Amino acid sequence: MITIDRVGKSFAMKNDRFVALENVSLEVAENEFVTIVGPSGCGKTTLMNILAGLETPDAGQALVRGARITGPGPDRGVIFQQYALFPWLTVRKNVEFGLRTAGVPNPERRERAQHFIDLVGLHDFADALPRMLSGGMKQRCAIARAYAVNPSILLMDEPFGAVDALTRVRLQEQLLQTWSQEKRTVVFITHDVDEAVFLANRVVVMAARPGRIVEIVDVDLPYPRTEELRLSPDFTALRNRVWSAVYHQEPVA
Ligand SMILES: Nc1ncnc2c1ncn2[C@@H]1O[C@H](COP(=O)(O)OP(=O)(O)OP(=O)(O)O)[C@@H](O)[C@H]1O
Repeated sequence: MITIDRVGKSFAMKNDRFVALENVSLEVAENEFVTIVGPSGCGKTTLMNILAGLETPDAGQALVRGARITGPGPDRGVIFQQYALFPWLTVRKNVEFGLRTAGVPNPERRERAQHFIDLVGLHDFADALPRMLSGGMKQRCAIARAYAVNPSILLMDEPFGAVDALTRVRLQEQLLQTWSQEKRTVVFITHDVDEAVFLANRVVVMAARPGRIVEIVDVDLPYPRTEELRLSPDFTALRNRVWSAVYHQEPVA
């Protein structure tokens, strides 16, 4: 589905070049949920921007279903940490926005928006403005909006980074519930090791300088992922493995 093939990306610095990504290769299968975790500056966002078509790699290539990514496209929905909702539009209008741009006629637009508003549990707030919503609700609205245009891929960059710990756990559960009902291929970036393991089929661990993949951990735990599972020894073992891959990286001189 997604192929990242020996991708490299560097940025010009004063007298030098900074290697943000070096020789990164990864295959993501259809409807797979992959999380990417790693320390600050390891190139997670750069990789996401390449998949979103906002940056071009200067080595290798990134492909979706065999076609090289050359720019943003309706096959990929992007959800960032900042809520990126239009503050003057209601939840419903925000969710309908992409459908309107795509020329979806009104009755269908309304129906599709309502479906995803219900799916993320915002039915009672469909006509509220973003300022009336909590951070978690705003992010659920952003997820509904990304889903509404029916992309086959969701690219999520630290989407729950700005909410409190308890809301974050609820959002994780809710996202998995949405994903189990409407399967998509998901690439999800996070700093949070627990979050990475809880959500994923596979956790990709990256390291910095140069930005690269150091380990890929299969999360062989059943869905639905529950609170009980989060407290289980199997979960703890995987979490510890990912934690040491992230935090015990050899420092680079
Ligand atoms: N447009 C740019 N110009 C110059 N350097 C850049 C640019 N974009 C990213 N970088 C550098 O590339 C490195 C990787 O950045 P990136 O944002 O991809 O890392 P990250 O893993 O997402 O970090 P964080 O977790 O802190 O968001 C950083 O050191 C950053 O300073």
